[in-house]
Amino acid sequence: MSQIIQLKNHHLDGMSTDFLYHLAINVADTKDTRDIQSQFGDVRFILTGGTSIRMLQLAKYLRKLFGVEDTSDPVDLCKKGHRYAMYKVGPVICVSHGVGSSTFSVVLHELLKLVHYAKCKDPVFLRIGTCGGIGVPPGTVVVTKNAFNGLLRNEHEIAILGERVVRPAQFPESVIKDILAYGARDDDGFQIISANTMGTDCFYEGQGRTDGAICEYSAEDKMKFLKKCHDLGIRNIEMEASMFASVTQKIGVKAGDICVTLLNRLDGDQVDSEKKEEYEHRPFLVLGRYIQELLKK
Ligand SMILES: O=P(O)(O)O[C@H]1O[C@H](CO)[C@@H](O)[C@H]1O
Ligand SMILES: O=c1cc[nH]c(=O)[nH]1
Repeated sequence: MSQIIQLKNHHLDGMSTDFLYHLAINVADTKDTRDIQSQFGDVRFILTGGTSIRMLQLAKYLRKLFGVEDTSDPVDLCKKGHRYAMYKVGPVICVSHGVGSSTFSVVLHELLKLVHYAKCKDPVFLRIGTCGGIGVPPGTVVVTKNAFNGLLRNEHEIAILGERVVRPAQFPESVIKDILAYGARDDDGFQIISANTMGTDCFYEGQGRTDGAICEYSAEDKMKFLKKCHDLGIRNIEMEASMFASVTQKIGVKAGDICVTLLNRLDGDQVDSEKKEEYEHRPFLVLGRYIQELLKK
């Protein structure tokens, strides 16, 4: 049976209107959301990623894949909010989330409320990102199993009302299995693996880089840290996985994190942007196939 997501906030029951501020979407009547349903009720996949240009390219890619004959540029539905970009292609929305958990969590709360008000059936939230690899060749696509935070714990930690709140951070196995089964192809010319991911709050010191503005550890300390990550089954480092896994797990909505490695961190810290565009396109192929397969069901 199809499920509409249930939010975990009883205070919302007492609100007659709800302005999704950063998305610039107004829910004028929370008890009668027919207008929101007519705009977003068909959404099955919420695709997110750091940059607005990647999300625009993804929307254009999906248009082609779905055979949509529209040559105009996709419209940014959140333009008025001046924060995030959102493009809709049939049952898919592509939404940018910025760098790191703090900007992503803001838009994630609002997207969860949006699909709730729109009564979307069985929505799947996916992040299509870039990352640093650990011991895998650049250009590898990693589908996250367990999400670790920067303290090397498989959990997400957040300060709420001045207290430290810790929540689990795992992605559903069924989503990982389907992404690998439908999305991977032997002849793509790149590797796709499922592994643990570390989501840090800092790109530089948090990821053990020695090329930030501050660094108080040695190159040996850094390598020791990366090897420790590797021993925990962590094969990639990005900045959202633990928050994303924990929020979606708490709500009980399906989610997955699919990232392409831009470099192997065992070989260095600097990101060489030469192949970035080619690499960024790889998760599009994987996701496109996964979505097409699920839409057949
Ligand atoms: O490419 P995106 O999706 O932004 O993801 C990665 O890139 C950013 C850092 O450069 C972080 O947000 C990290 O998670
Ligand atoms: O090393 C990297 C590359 C991309 N994004 C990250 O967070 N880290």
